[in-house]
Amino acid sequence: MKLLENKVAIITGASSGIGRATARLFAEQGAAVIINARGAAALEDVASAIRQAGGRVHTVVGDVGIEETHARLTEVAMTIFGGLDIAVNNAGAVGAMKPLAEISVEEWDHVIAANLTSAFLGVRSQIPAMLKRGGGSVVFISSFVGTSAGIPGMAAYGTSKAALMGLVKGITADYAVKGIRANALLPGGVDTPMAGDAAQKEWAAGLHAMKRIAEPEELAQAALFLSSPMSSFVAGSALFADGGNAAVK
Ligand SMILES: NC(=O)c1ccc[n+]([C@@H]2O[C@H](COP(=O)([O-])OP(=O)(O)OC[C@H]3O[C@@H](n4cnc5c(N)ncnc54)[C@H](OP(=O)(O)O)[C@@H]3O)[C@@H](O)[C@H]2O)c1
Repeated sequence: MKLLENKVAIITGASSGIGRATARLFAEQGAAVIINARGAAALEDVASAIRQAGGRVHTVVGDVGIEETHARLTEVAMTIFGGLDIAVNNAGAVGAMKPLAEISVEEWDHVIAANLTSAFLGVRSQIPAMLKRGGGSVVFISSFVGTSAGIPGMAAYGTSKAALMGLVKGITADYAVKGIRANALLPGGVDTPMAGDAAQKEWAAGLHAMKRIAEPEELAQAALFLSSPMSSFVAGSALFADGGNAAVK
């Protein structure tokens, strides 16, 4: 049985890493996927691979920090695929790695816009569409950095990722009764370009009890759980997929 048969899913930041793995897995599991990133070429490569595997996919190129990108994503869901059931708000940015007092206002605003305001703009567009179908599932890709004891140089990033839990709780309070489930997925280090060079990946691996970082596909599986009927009573939650992160627990 395919877990997402007849479902329609938006996945932002889907030309690389966790978003790409999620788009592929969701399409394999029967969903029509609307995928997004700023760069068109890499996004089209992902779409081609999904089509070749028999999946249904549409691309929307645009920055998730801009409201219009989300309007276009939702419009494609509604007009081409007939509605919206799932949104994985995944796109994000680490920003400049600096001690807090050295972060400029512009650098702060950039990280908050990329990770937090983008998620707010996403759900503002996604929730009304989901309500027309009688509910849906929203997943935010947060980070273990949002709840850990603090990682040097990552104050803005950690703050933005921690704040996503506020969105999860707020959406749950407002819309769970109407069938919308909102949850956050908190990855530990994941083997993607965002995780940095080999030395940075080794450092991240050392933070986790498993002493390794994840493959993007392992996060896609967790996102699938949160997006599918398998998690029908899971709402307002944080799911850690962090290999047992010693800095958190
Ligand atoms: N990798 C890790 O260790 C790790 C750990 C914890 C949490 N996370 C979180 O997981 C999420 C995905 O990260 P990843 O590691 O998979 O990163 P990645 O491999 O670098 O991929 C990032 C994706 O997001 C897109 N993107 C970036 N900024 C965007 C924007 N403003 N608008 C639209 N698309 C944008 C990128 O394409 P374009 O550049 O073409 O737009 C790309 O498709 C992020 O929210 C990140 O904070 C990652």
